[in-house]
Amino acid sequence: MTREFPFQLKAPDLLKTEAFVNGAWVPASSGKRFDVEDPGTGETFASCPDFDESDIDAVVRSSQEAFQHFRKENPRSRAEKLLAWDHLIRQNRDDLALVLTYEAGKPLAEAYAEIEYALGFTWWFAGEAERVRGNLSTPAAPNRRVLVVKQPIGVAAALVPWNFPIAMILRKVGAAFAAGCTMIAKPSPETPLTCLVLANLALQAGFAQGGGGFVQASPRQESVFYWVNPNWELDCEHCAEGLKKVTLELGGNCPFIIFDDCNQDQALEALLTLKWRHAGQACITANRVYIQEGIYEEFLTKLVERTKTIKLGHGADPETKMGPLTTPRAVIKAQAHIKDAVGGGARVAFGGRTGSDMGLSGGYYHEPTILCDVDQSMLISREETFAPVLGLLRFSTEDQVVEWANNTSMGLASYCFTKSVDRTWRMMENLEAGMIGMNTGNSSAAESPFGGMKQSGYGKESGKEVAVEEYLVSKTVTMTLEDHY
Ligand SMILES: O=CCCC(=O)O
Repeated sequence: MTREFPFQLKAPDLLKTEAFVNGAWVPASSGKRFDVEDPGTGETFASCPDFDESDIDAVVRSSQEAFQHFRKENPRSRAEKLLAWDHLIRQNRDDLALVLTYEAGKPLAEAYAEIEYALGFTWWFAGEAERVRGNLSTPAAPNRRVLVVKQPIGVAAALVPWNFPIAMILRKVGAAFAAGCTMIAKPSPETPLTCLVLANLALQAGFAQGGGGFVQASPRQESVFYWVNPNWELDCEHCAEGLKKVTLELGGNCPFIIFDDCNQDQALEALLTLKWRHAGQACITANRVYIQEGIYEEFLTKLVERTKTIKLGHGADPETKMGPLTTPRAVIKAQAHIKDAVGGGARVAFGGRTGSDMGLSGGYYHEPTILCDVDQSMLISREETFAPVLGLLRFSTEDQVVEWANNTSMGLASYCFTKSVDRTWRMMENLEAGMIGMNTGNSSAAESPFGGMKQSGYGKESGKEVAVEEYLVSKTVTMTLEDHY
């Protein structure tokens, strides 16, 4: 269906609204489509093909065919294509940012920041493509040499979240392409459009058949992607059954710990940037802020003063500092966490209102909200809020705060602010999290491993050590030589 977008692209042909299979733009075989909403107005502005099980075989088959060529491609050629893709994304970043703002709701400045972050992955993995290495050793048995050869694992599949739809696709696809795998990427139904722009640019960058498939499905159909095709089993249980390699990047409930010997301005700036980024919709955002009792009131006052200046509005309005939440269910969850905390004795130090309470018509807005006198029993301390709501807790000792910070099934990121070197080391070793920010908020970067422990996932994305390794298999080759040693 042709529809007028509420925005004007510099390159109107960039955004196709069909799925991308075998290098072509195709509808769902059922002809069904699902709607894409602008979270800033709640209005539908596009639609996408609603793939179901009858569409999947063709995607898997063509990605397997493409893989047979791609696995033999020279690493330098893969690196050049990743760089060409990087270049095209840079060239088209204004359009990409606009599409991102309309589908995810984030302010334009944040959309540009996400693209910049995401380009780190194309750049980084272009370099990594040529650095895939096996090894050679001399074993105890005489006259032998052992080679470990690394090869791409096959067609990979990525289920991509809606909060950073560009960065999260490039973090996965970049590593897969560097390894020589093709990939089927399925974006979240809330944000299917930026993925299609990336697919279009991948084709232009020279990836044959686009390097895999980029397919869409509504929430109703999404689950079929987890189990329908024996070659493409995705959830953890099915991956275990089929012995498929899997990497999971899941939720967080991240503690942000502020000791009284910290630089308060540094802690404040880091918290503001981390917490209000995409209205709190980041897995590594701070959910619970532990402030040592001596500086609690002073820090709270500063935090409220700065938060008051945040202007809420549509992401495309250049004045906007915080956009809407991407989904209406996020507003409901934010309100539930506030209600639970207030019911348990917490106080709203700032905010608390939804967009409709504030007279904003349409969209899924929520005021940035600071709750003080929160305790460990409240929902906001126990669950990921994924909204612009922050819980502040008072602590007295290091032992107490470490126990509270770790008292969760999650272990994605933890943050700690102190100027004591000894404490820095203790906190680094005692906090249970896959990523630790020391006097730093968001530390995500293409060159650093990203991933959690406990129920926040397993495996790592990005960085040097393991990211490409997740897409490789090892072969051990033992050779007997004559008249050797
Ligand atoms: O929400 C998860 C990803 C956020 C990030 O990569 O910084």
